[in-house]
Amino acid sequence: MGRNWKRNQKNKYNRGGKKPKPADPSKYGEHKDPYKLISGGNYKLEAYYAYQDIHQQVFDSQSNDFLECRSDEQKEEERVKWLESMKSILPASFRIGRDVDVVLRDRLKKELESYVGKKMEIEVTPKGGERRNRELDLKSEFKMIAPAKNVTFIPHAYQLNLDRQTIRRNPSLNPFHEWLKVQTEAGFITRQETVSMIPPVVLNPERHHTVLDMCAAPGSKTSQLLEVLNLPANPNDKEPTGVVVANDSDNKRAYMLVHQLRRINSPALFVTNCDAQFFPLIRSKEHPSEGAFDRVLCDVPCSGDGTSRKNPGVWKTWNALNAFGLHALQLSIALKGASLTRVGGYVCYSTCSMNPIENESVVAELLRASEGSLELVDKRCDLPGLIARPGMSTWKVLSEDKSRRELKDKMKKKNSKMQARRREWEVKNKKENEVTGDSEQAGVDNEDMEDAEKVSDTDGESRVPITSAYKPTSYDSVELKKMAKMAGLNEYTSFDEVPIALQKRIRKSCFPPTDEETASFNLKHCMRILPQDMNTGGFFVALLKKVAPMSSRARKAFQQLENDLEEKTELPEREDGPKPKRAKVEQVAVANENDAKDCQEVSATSDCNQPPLNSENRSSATPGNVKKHYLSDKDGNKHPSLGRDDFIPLSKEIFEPLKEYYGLSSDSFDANQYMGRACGDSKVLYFITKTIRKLIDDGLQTRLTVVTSGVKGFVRNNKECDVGFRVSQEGVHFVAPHMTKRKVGVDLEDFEKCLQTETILLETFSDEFASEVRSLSMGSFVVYLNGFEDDYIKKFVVVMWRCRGDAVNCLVNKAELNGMKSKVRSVMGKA
Ligand SMILES: C[S@@+](CC[C@H](N)C(=O)[O-])C[C@H]1O[C@@H](n2cnc3c(N)ncnc32)[C@H](O)[C@@H]1O
Repeated sequence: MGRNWKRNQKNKYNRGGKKPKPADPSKYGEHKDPYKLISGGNYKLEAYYAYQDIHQQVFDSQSNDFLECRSDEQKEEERVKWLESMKSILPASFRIGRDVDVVLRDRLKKELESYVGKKMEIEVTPKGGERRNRELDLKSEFKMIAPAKNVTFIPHAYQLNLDRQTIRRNPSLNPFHEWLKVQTEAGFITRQETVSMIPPVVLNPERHHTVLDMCAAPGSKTSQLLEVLNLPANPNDKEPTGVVVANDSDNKRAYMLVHQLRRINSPALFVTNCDAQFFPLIRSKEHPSEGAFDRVLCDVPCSGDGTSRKNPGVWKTWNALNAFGLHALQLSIALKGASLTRVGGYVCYSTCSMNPIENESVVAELLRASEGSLELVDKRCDLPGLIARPGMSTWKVLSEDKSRRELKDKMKKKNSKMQARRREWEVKNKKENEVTGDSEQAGVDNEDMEDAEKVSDTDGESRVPITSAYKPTSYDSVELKKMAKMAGLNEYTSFDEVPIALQKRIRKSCFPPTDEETASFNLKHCMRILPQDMNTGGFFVALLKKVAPMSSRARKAFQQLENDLEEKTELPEREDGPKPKRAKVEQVAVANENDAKDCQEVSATSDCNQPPLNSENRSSATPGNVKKHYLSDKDGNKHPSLGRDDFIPLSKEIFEPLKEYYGLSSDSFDANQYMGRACGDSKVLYFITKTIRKLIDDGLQTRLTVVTSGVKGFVRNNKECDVGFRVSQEGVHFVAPHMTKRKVGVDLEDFEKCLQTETILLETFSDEFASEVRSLSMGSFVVYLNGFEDDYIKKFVVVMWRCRGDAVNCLVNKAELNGMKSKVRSVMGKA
């Protein structure tokens, strides 16, 4: 009762029951101003990176290469550039989908050009609200904004010179913001950080490939991969052939991913929910000891210190110990990713951290354990215009004076207020983000809390003033070490120096390679992107090719490491972002696949930190020896729909009436590509690619939780009709080519008339179309634009409903209708 009373009082005040105290401008000291999170810097972080020598190189635009700095002044200049960039707000970026029709894409590019293609002047009001600005006497300023830039190394990507919040709030940018929203909703545009677009481009999947995205949520990289796989390999192809398995251990984020990817409408999507390090081995036919995936992406959880430009909490919470906990988790995910890759395939490892403990040391250990089966690949020449520093071949292992517990307590205390503000902000922005589809680091982004006075632009006109105290007196390593020590950072030069009590955390693999290893590893092929180089976030990417099957010694080394890490992995701390966590697991025994309907919980052994199934017994599970784990979220809530229902084949009784009603061709229609969910009555018949069907038949579902797969082909009718299911708009492009009944081809005029949310009278259409529809019984039917019947990329097919009276309804949602109208205008050359 007490809690409710308090809540009511709080709500009362929120509703205006009590007038809030006016803000005291004198209290807006440097550290008290909630909008000045990034003005102060972080001595420890800066000392750490200066001692890691990240300011030693300078980009030389003439040779297009990085050169060693010649003097301390040059190093200091580099450091200041880095710091200024780290503290300025990140410019927004987006890309037009690879699977968007060429004509439409050109039109979108022209429209973009008209909005932000020229230098423009905008009025910028300081962030933080009118009241605060009045009290602090902060005035609006006029700013010159440079034109949007084409990102040369990412197909159809653009980097703006405006941050997201300015785009959202500045009245003069309203038309552009609206345009961005509509195109995003229609699925033509994805708003994503520039550097985050690199890993899928580097992986370069082909259309028929089997791809695994191990840590996929919220799905911006998955969408890039799917877009490539969505394209037909041959002009006559009626559907994609490959698969993207998108996995994430956090079920809420896995759902977010499903939501984000729905707009791509791809039957090649397979979403799973398990700890990536326990992902079951899917064996290749040629080399049964190796994995079968053509491409694997390990975009692992990390400290995110490269994201300070949109997540300024990093400045407050950063500590050197976090990286060690993350290193173990990252390494175990990377090891699993490498095992799952086929010989000749590629695995990409990426983080949004600049820390070598999370980056090069993980890659070095992978190379060490693989004994020549993996090789680093340099992709720079395939990415024109990319400015990426070489990977480090040596680094320092720096730990903290304070214990992890002490750091954690301090951090918690410092951040409780920030967390409260953040939650408030998240609730407020959730809806908007959903609409804009701005998925990158969703839930982590913190723009509203960023510095109130600055807006980013590439000309660097408005950087946050640097007020942090760290400034090396010289770049001599003794001096840098001394300053790092002053920040509480201790260096261990070898593993033997690490106290036994800390050896669980600071692993041997954290240390740099020997000279001999350095010569063979080629760590320079890794790509380090620092924020100042291209006005982006900080990022790390490494591409490895599996050049040969692993030797039995290497396999043993991998297994040993996996077991070792499983025991030792500590969950990392991250106060300002989603905490990577182990999934809670419940074991459910299922007699066999056919009995899945009667699935019955047998035990509920849920221990958050100790998954009961280890990598060994998970991967050895077979359809006859089914062990299934269900996940619940961190609060212990079970999600009844999440993964409880396996995908199962559909009975003849379901398909026979559909075949008859829609005239599904027995020559081309493959009922095996449709599946329902096991328990209860199937409300949806999902359409999947043949490759996914094979994964299911091979028993993958018995080894992990499947969140969803493919697209909805048919959905249960809730209106009166002769047949139980109507065609779903989500998958109509894959169903329509096989329909011989209830399908009408129309000209452009009639097609455009169909694109309405209201009921449409048949008399408004051409006589030909109206009479064809009048001959149909009540129920769903399909309308396609003549000439585009089989084109699943342009998607000029809509699901309609023949009503009881002389009318029809279009069963397409408003966002999709808008997209379709825009496409019609472009592709048909209409203004
Ligand atoms: C850097 S984010 C991935 C971003 C994503 N690739 C994208 O581009 O949208 C890391 C993700 O890893 C997930 N994660 C954390 N621990 C994991 C684990 N053990 N296995 C799989 N996913 C994990 C987190 O839930 C988070 O969604």
